[in-house]
Amino acid sequence: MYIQLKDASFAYNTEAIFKQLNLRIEKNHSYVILGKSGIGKSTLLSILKGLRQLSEGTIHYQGTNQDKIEIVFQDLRLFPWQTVKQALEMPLIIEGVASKERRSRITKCVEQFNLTDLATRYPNQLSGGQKQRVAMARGLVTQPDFLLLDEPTSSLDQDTKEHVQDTILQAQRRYRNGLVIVTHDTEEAAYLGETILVVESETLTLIDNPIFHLEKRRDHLAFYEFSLELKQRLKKGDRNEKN
Ligand SMILES: Nc1ncnc2c1ncn2[C@@H]1O[C@H](COP(=O)(O)OP(=O)(O)OP(=O)(O)O)[C@@H](O)[C@H]1O
Repeated sequence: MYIQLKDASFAYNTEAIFKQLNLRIEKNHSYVILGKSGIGKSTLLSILKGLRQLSEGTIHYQGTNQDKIEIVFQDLRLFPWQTVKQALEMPLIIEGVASKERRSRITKCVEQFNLTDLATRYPNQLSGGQKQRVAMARGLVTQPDFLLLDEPTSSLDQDTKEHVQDTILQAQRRYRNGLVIVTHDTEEAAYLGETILVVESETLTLIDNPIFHLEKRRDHLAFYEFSLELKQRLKKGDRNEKN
């Protein structure tokens, strides 16, 4: 099961964002799209979900389709009038899931995302990290094949950020969905991505993460060395562009 881009190009009017991309996103694997601000990371995420049309090339969904791909936008899009439980129930109602099955999936999902005590709260009664967990739980409650997350931790402090990152990986292991995360944070990329897609002007380079399978990798020097390597790579890209 995969999403495949072949010779894919995309432009906003005359501004080329990607040219001739070839990329396959597999299920049960995590990818991070890493790059500096404004380079086209969110655009690539919306292309994968099929929200933006390519100017050239093709996108192919093998064994899946657009409805089985969930995207969590940076602004989360939680409705102020919905409690946590109602937010999780809405996509299930839209999908036509029967009420008994809805209750069982919501109960499991709130437990997994540690939201049980918050189930009757509204968004304005939640912290930033809690809102992020609700948005991810709402994304996963329909059991999609692929979950796409746009900058899931950018507004969080370090401790909350690490907690949300751990929740993301635990959920991915449990649901075995394909995961694509956009970030400009190299430590987040090193922590969350089995494969890192570095976006530079109009191109993409794939890097296999050598430390992804290291247990408790935040305690290892190799993790910080790899993050630094990614950071230097982004800086080098900057210099090349300016020359
Ligand atoms: N709807 C649009 N119409 C025209 N240009 C757009 C549109 N959306 C984004 N852009 C431009 O396309 C480029 C890529 O935007 P995109 O949001 O994909 O970047 P990004 O890497 O996700 O940035 P950030 O990290 O700041 O969110 C930017 O120059 C942006 O101004």
